[in-house]
Amino acid sequence: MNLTVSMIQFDILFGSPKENYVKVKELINKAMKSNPDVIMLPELWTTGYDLTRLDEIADYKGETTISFIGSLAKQYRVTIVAGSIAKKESDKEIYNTMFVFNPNGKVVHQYSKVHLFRLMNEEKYLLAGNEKGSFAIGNVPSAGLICYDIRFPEWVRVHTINNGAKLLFVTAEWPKPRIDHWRNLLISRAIENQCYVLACNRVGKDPDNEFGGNSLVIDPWGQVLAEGSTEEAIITTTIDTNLVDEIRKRIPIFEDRRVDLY
Ligand SMILES: O=C(O)CCC(=O)C(=O)O
Repeated sequence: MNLTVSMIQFDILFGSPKENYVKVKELINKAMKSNPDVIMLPELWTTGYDLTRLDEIADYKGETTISFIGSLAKQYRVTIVAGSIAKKESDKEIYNTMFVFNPNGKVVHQYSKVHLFRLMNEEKYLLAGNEKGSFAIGNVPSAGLICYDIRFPEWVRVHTINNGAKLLFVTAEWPKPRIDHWRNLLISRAIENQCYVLACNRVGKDPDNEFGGNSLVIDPWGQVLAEGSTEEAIITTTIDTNLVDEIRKRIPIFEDRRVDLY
């Protein structure tokens, strides 16, 4: 099955959900000119890392995002992997949550980042999720991961071994100084899991960090099919999901695992 995916890597306005909604609407309109099947956004795209103000600016139960992105998905009949947003469940209960919308505009999946990133103080302002990132695009098993999650290969493996994920959607605000880690970790996750990795990272700066962009589409053989720069861009690529089965047949790593040893 061929799937055309557009990743929107943009500069998130710090702590300004209203302005970010306006910007994302324009960018989705622009992305639709390439007629993608799936659109993808970066991590915490409504607020950025304005963590100290999250109690005020996080989206209560994700309601605004659900109605806003849901109506765009329905209007354009497109799947939207809506990166992640700060979702407020109740006072002081805020999660970093990915929402996936089908082309009818319905939420088909929610996943809250399970590994909070202490280097950016996430654990002081956010709660960690406890659920898996598995969902399907049509009938293609997929999984969502959020930024720091990619440093945990055993977590990624849960989705490929137990749930058969063929596509890994990674949303991020990955800082520029460690962009080599981003690239190498993502290529490794693709090779060791023999799956596509579709990874969308923001660009620009906030008061504490500069972000590296470098959004990537990597095939199950580890080849980079498309790559962003440090500038705002819409990166559009068509992938063939059948390649996952071919590669998994060619080198049957899942069958060859020594489950008696580990
Ligand atoms: O692991 C890293 O180096 C970056 C992670 C990160 O920025 C995040 O999870 O927000």
